[in-house]
Amino acid sequence: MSATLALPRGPGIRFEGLGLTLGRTRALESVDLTITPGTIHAIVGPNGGGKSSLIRCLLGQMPFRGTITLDWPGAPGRIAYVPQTLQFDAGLPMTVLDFLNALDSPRPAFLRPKAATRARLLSQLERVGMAGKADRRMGALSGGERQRVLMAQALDPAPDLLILDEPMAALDEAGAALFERLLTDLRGQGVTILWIEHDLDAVRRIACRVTALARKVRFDGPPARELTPERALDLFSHRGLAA
Ligand SMILES: Nc1ncnc2c1ncn2[C@@H]1O[C@H](COP(=O)(O)OP(=O)(O)OP(=O)(O)O)[C@@H](O)[C@H]1O
Repeated sequence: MSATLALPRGPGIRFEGLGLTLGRTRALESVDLTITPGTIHAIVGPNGGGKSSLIRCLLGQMPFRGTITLDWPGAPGRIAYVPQTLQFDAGLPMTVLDFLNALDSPRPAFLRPKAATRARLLSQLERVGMAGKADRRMGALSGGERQRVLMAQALDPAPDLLILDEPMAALDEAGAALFERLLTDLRGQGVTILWIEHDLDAVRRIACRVTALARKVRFDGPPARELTPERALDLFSHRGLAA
């Protein structure tokens, strides 16, 4: 991890008394959580533990109880989001470049990007190991390739707050290592990163703090202290969800 860190340009985030009921499921209950500006904060927990729900609340997509406060160091900056999955029909006539261009540009989708834009989008793809794949159809990409494209759209314009929902789930080893480097570099630039992850070794390697969520906060602190093998076993045994 980089020794010299820029001043945080991302916000701090406070979740206070967060509650969410979806149908008959209590997805979140009395969640109090603080994210420190300019840090990588990992959220771990069992399937159905409420991790994606927490992010949807933060993104304003769920009618939650409680409060969520973003403390920006100045004017609010750019929030980027990498979703868990995004499906594309195999026959959709949209290439990787079309996709990035449509997200990036105020110009109507499917118009060819200007040369300068195209060069920028190609360098975005290179950053995520997708050089040479700009003209592939989105629907023909592998899961890991699609994940890389979703990361590419989050990196440009440079985010101040980056929210990631299991970005590495479909990645091969080289891809996961690349994403870890990207996240570490962004943290070095003062970006706040909220990162849902199932790979506890990856969390131990690069997260500043980890919160275990199973409807409620089960533990919260530095990974080296909190992520003991016993605690991890307990968390994923689903006993947590029953409590
Ligand atoms: N729209 C919905 N309607 C009803 N229940 C829902 C809805 N969305 C999610 N849930 C339920 O809320 C709970 C929390 O789901 P959530 O997706 O937040 O979990 P998660 O921790 O992200 O799980 P995973 O690790 O599998 O991605 C689950 O029991 C899920 O079935």
